[in-house]
Amino acid sequence: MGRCVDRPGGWRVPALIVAAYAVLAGAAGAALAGLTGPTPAGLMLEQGGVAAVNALALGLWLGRAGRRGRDAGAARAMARAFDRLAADATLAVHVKDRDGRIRLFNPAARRLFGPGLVAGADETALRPAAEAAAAAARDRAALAGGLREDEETLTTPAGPRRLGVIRLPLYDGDGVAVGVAGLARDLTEAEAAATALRQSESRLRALFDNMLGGVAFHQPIREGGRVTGFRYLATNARFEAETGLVDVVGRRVDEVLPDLAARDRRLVEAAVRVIEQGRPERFDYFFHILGRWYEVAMFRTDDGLLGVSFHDISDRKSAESRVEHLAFHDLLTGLPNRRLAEDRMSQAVAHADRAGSRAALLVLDLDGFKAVNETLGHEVGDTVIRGVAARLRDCLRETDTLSRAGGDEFLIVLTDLRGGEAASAIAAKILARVAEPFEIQGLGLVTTASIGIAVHPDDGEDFATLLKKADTAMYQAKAEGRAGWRFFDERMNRDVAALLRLRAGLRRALDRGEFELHYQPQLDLASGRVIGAEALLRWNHPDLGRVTPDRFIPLAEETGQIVPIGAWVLEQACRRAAAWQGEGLDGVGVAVNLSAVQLQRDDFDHTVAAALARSGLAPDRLELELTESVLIKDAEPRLAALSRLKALGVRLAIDDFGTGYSSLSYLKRFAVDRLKIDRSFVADLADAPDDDAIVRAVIQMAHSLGLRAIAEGVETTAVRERLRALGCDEIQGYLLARPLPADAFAAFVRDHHAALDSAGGAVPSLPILANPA
Ligand SMILES: Nc1nc2c(ncn2[C@@H]2O[C@@H]3COP(=O)(O)O[C@H]4[C@@H](O)[C@H](n5cnc6c(=O)[nH]c(N)nc65)O[C@@H]4COP(=O)(O)O[C@H]3[C@H]2O)c(=O)[nH]1
Repeated sequence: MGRCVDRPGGWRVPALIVAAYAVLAGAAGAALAGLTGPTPAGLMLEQGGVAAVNALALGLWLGRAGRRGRDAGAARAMARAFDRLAADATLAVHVKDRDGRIRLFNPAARRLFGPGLVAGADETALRPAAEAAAAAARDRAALAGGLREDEETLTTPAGPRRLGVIRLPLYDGDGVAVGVAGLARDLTEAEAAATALRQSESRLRALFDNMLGGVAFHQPIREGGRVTGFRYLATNARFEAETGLVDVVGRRVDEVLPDLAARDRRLVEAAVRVIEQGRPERFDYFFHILGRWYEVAMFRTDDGLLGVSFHDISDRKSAESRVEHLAFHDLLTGLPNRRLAEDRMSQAVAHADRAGSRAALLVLDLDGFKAVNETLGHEVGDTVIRGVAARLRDCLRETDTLSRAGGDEFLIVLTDLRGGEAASAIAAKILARVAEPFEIQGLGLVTTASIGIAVHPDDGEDFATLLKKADTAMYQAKAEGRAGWRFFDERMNRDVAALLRLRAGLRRALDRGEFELHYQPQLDLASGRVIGAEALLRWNHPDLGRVTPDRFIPLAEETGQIVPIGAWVLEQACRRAAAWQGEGLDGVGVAVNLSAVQLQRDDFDHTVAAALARSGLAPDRLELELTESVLIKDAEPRLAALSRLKALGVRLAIDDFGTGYSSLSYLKRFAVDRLKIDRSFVADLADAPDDDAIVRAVIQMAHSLGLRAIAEGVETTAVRERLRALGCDEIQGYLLARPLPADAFAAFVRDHHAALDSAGGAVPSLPILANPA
C-alpha cells in the first residue's frame, strides 16, 4: 500500500485519499480532520468532491487490504480502483463510527437517505425502527466480521426502495475496527426493470405460443459467405396446425421440404433477401407444396435469425375470388355480367379498329317473360333463363361474349365481323334457337325474344352509346310485334323516345285521372235491341292528347301496370252498368277486356267479386273478354282461374276469335258464353268469299257448342245483312255507333230503343254514327 497518513483519533486513510481531499475539497480537508476529532463535525462534500468521497470509501476498504498486504501491488490496485470509483457519482457512501453514528456521507447518500442523514445521527433517523435495528445489526456484523454485502429495504416517505449495500469495516492503525463505511446502490429501478423484462419476456413467450398464426425462427446456413439454406430453430404451437409439419426444430428446411426450391422458389428467394438486406417483407403467397394460401411476414432479428410469421388465408382467398367472380358474373347463369360485357365490348372495339373490322352489341330481351314468372313461378322462370343462356352460348363463337344484364335481358358482344349483316345472321340464328319449345315441369313452353343491334363503328365508339342504341332497336323490335331483330336507326330512336315518354306517363295516369271508359253498343240482330256494351279504355294524355289503347295496353302489360289499370276499368264498368239498370237500360250488360297478365294474378277473382259487390251489378251482366292466346298458353293454370271466375256467375267471351288456334275442347272446358268474330274477317265480309266461309264456320261452331256469336267491326249494312243471313246473333261496329262516353252511350240506347218501340219492333235502318272514338 502507498503511504498512509495517521490521523488523530487513530483513523488511518491512504495518503492518496487525503491528497484527493486536499485538492478537491480544500476546506473540506480541514473538516476531514474533524472526522477524527472528539466531537466529529461530519463532512459532506459538495459537487466536485463526490468522486473523492466514493474514492475514500473504497480507499478505506482497500486500506484494509493495504494493511494486510502493504505492498506495491495493492497500491496499484487501489489506484485503479480509485480511478474507477472517481467516475461513479451514483454510489451513496456514508461512514459510521463504532457506535453507528454517521460521520461522513456524500450527496448521493443524502439523496438516498433523505434529510435525516446528518452527522451524528444514527440509523433510526433514516428509517423505521425495525429496519434501523436490522441495518445496525448488519453494521455490527461488518465491524466484527469484515466486508459484507446485503440487499435490504429502505422505507422512505415516497415508498420502499431496494438497496444493495456493501459494508466495509474501517480499522485504526492497530487493526481495530473503528467504524463502517457503507456503499449503497439503489436497486429499485434496476429491479423493477428486471422484473418488467422478465414479465415482458413471459408475455412475449405466451404470445408466441398462443398466436393465431404460425411463427418460426430459422438459423441461416452459410456457405462461402452466402446464405444457402435455413434450419428451424424454434416454432410456436400454431406452426404445426398451419403447416401440418411436425418435429421440425433442429432440421434443415430443405430436408423437411425437399421440393421447396423447385416449387416455391419465390419464397426461398424472399427469405435469402430478407437475411441479406435486413428489410422485412410481407406478402400473400400460394404455398405450392402445401397447396394453400398464406399471408407471410418475414423479418431479420437483431441476432441475424430469419423470423417468419404466417397464417392460412386460403378461405379468405377463395371468398375473395368468389366475390371477384360475383362482381363480374351473374349468379343465376354464371355468365359475365354487364360490367364484364362493357369491358369485353371495349376490347372488341379496339380490336375492330386495329383489324379494320366491325363489332356489334346485341341486346336480347325475352318476350312476355314477366308472364312466365308470374304464372309459373320464379323457379320455372329461372330454369327458362338458364336454358336460354345455354342456347345462346351454343349460337356464339368462343371470341364472342354472352352476358346476362339482369332479368330477362342478355347482352351479346360480337367481335371481328366483316359487315353489320353478319350480326343479323347471328340474330336470326339466335331467335330460331330460343323459340324452340322448352320442356319444363311437363309443360311445353315457348318463349321468343326481341333483339336490338348496334354496330361499331357505324353507331358509336363506346359501350354506353352502343348500348343505348341497341336498347332502342330492341324496343323497336318489341313494338313491331316481338320475336324479331332490328338494327338501330335514328328514326327508331325517336319512336323509342316517344315510347319511353308514354311509359313514364302511364305510371302516373291512373293517379291523375287521365283514363276514361267509352262504351260501344252491342246489338241483338233478332230483336234490334242493344243488349250490351263493350267498355273500351281511353287515355287522355296531357301533352299527346288521346292515346289509343293499342299503343298503351301492351306497354301497361309489359310493366305490370295493367293490373291496377284493369282493376279500375272493372270497377268503373260495373258501376256504370249497375247505374244503367235504373236508368231505363235494363238488361244492358257490359263486356270488359281482360289481359293475360291480369288473369295470372291469383287474386283476380277477388278483384272481380269486389267490383261486383261494390257496384251491386248482377254477375251475369258482366262479361269478361279474353283473347284466344290467353287460353292456349299455359292452359291448365288458366283453367283454374277461369273456373273461379265462372263460379262467380260472370260470363266469358273469346275476343278476336279466328285469329288464334283455340281448341274446341278448351272452349267447352272454359265454359265460354260467346265467341266474338274478329273484325278482320268481318270488315270485307260482303266481298271476300274466304272470309264468308270462315265467319260461317265460326257461327256454326258457336251454335253447335251452344254459344252465341257476335261480329265486331260491322261498318256497313251489307255486312250486317250478310251476318244476319249467316245466322250471327249479335253485332258491334261503327255502323251502329263508335265507342261513346258513358252519358252519350246511355242517351244513344234510350233513343235507339225509343225509335225501335215507335217503329213497332221493326229494325230501324241504322245510321253510321260519327262519334269521336
Ligand atoms: N275499324 C273498326 N274498328 C272498330 C269498329 N268498331 C269497334 N272498333 C274498334 O275495335 C276495337 C275493339 O276492341 P278489341 O278488339 O277488344 O280491342 C281492344 C282491346 O283489345 C284493347 N283494349 C281496349 N280497352 C281495354 C281495356 O280496358 N283492357 C284491356 N285489357 N284491353 C283493352 O284495345 C283494343 C283496341 O281498342 P280500341 O282502339 O278502342 O278499338 C276497339 C274499337 O274502337 C269498326 O266498325 N271498325
